[in-house]
Amino acid sequence: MEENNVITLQDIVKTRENIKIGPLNIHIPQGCVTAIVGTNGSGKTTLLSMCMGFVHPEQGSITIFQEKVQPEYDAALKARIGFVGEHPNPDDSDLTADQLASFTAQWYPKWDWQFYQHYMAKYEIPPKQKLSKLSKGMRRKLDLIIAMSPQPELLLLDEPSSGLDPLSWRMMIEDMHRYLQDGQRSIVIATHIIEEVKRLADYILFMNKGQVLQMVEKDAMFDAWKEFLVDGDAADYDRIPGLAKAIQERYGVRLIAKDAAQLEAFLQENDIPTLQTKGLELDDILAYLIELNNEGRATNR
Ligand SMILES: Nc1ncnc2c1ncn2[C@@H]1O[C@H](COP(=O)(O)OP(=O)(O)OP(=O)(O)O)[C@@H](O)[C@H]1O
Repeated sequence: MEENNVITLQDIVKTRENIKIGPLNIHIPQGCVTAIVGTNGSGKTTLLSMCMGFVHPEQGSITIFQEKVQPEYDAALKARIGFVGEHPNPDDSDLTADQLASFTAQWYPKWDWQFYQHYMAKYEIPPKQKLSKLSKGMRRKLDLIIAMSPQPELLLLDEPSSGLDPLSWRMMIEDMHRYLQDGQRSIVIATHIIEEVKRLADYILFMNKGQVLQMVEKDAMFDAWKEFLVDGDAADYDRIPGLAKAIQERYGVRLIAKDAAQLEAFLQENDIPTLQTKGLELDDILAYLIELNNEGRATNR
């Protein structure tokens, strides 16, 4: 339903030099974490930049909190959104962390200094050091703290953990969960890190070459995509229900299911014993989705 979506993209098209992104029709639910997962150049950053109004689509509309994103700067809308871009803004490098925070705070009526100071201490970021002197990981952490300090209702994060050490990364995941405890807050996160998707995401938006492959609920997706090892020839299984791909191996056939329940029911009905069953990893699922898409075979989820 429209009112339960924090972001809606309708027929969005953006033409880049080497790729047409869209038409994108996407509904991002409120109160959830949506991970955007896709190959390099699939349009993740462009999508987030269009939501922020930094990049203007040629066609279509974007609605955030039921308000249309306009080409003109909208301070009231921006005050409700925290953003971490793919790269830090180089114009800030002469500022200290505290100066950047003071500057940013002007735009956000709900800026919380206690929150800022608490997290600066927790992540051990020197507040008086020039940003150019911060390590890549420290700068990333600072950008996250600055994005969260205004207590925004929506966080748009473009690969926020790039450069973070494993310990800081764990803390970041915990802090994101804390941020979400409010219940109405939403996060949209572009990421290449499988573990991040597993630990954080409720929904996954798969993208490839400027197109949406699928938007899916994470748990349902991991339930649906499974691998079954059976005896016989791959050709015998080519058209069975729920199948994404049958792969011939020396020791049998690996059936990659995009709808495991359907495929399993078929195997049972036909008395085909399963030698082994296992779940699929996110990167495998993305690869099979791309393959199905290239073959023009629609997925049923
Ligand atoms: N400023 C720009 N001008 C022209 N083309 C651009 C610009 N930024 C991105 N593109 C192109 O738009 C397409 C999508 O790029 P985008 O950065 O949105 O992808 P991405 O999914 O975020 O990639 P990555 O995973 O590598 O960060 C690519 O083909 C890219 O070359």
